[in-house]
Amino acid sequence: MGPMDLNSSHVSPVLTDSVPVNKSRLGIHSSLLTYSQQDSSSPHSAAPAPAGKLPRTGSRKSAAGSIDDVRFNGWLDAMKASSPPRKKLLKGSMINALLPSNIEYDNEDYHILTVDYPSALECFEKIVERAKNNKVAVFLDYDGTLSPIVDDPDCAFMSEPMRETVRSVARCFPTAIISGRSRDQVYDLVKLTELYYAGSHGMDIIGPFRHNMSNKLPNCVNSTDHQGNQITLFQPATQFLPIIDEVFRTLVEITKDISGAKVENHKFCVSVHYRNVQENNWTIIGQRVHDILKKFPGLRSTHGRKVLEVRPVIDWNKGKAVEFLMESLDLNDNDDVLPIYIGDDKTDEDAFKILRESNRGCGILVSSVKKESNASYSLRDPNEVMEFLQLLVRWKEREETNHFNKQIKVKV
Ligand SMILES: O=P(O)(O)OC[C@H]1O[C@H](O[C@H]2O[C@H](CO)[C@@H](O)[C@H](O)[C@H]2O)[C@H](O)[C@@H](O)[C@@H]1O
Repeated sequence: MGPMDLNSSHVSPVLTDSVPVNKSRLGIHSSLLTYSQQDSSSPHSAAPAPAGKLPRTGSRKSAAGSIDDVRFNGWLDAMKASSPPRKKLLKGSMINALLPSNIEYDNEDYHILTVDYPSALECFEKIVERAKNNKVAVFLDYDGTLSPIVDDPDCAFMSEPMRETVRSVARCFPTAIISGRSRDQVYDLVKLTELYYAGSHGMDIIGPFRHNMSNKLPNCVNSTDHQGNQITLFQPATQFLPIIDEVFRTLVEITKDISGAKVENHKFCVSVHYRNVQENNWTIIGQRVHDILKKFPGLRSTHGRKVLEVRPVIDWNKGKAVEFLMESLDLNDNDDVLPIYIGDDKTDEDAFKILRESNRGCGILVSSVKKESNASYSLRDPNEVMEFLQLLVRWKEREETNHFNKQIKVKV
């Protein structure tokens, strides 16, 4: 895999937003649409209610007469369940060197998780046994996987040892990071040219050049990056850019009176953070996002770790991004290759599911507490992710040395 310079300020600017407009609705190939697109051209902004009160737009009954309140339709429960409770993160006695400010884990909770999702460290040999001819492809989530979860999303830095580990992994195996952040932002945090990046939950991918990809998928263009490497750019939601911009501005406006709320524009999706919002205001933030989305029928919301993610309603997710990258890496028809996906979030479940359903590959959930997952194994935290990745590198080196020694013996 040739090194690539993926920061779009270095990649030809033509690449970023130049995907040809397809004639289907919203320019999205109809095979990617999962819903009946309504007119989303004139969204109105909802007047924010003062913090502490529900906005008027958040009526409890919708026109259809169903309860339309985040407290009753499951949003609030999902918002509450979206990250381990803070007190749990703070108890125990083991200080994890990689994590900031003495964040510690409860061993008993992790032990319960390993009943269903055994430790990938303990099962390492079993996992790599499935990689014939030592072929592996590595897919990594960023937040909570390569960097610890911190209060300020702008400070979710990766440690230097982790960066060096990911660099070594990318030198041994095709490696990609698939993040909910924008591609540029995750590149700026990772700063490695040896791997591939998919931002906006896989809706913005730069993969290796493969000449027939644009025939297989619309919204896929072949080009060259700043360093002259041929690449494939895939952005299946380009036509949503104006709506995403509009919803971003609206969300900033309607959350500005909620202390601690933070809205991030990730180009093809928007994150509304409530980690630093007082819990008694979560209903308000959830209700406002919920109400706004009624005015943007082309968008939907998913829950991440103390974050609501607003994104286009297209049939594309991190799982599809894994399939796309496997295809562009020319690994899809190669049963020898073991794809390994490591992630901590609900959005990573789409990738775990793809691997589970295809009966191929290995999903590893990063969690210190019990969760339902489509993954097969678990790692407790980014520290263990680093340990696992280092084992992979050492295994590859060992296997190559063995192979080399065998060849020498045969020649002698
Ligand atoms: O797919 P990912 O790479 O895991 O990105 C998912 C979201 O990650 C970031 O938010 C999360 O991490 C923050 C920093 O640790 C934390 O403060 C926040 O509560 C988490 O939800 C990122 O800021 C989001 O935009 C991503 O969607």
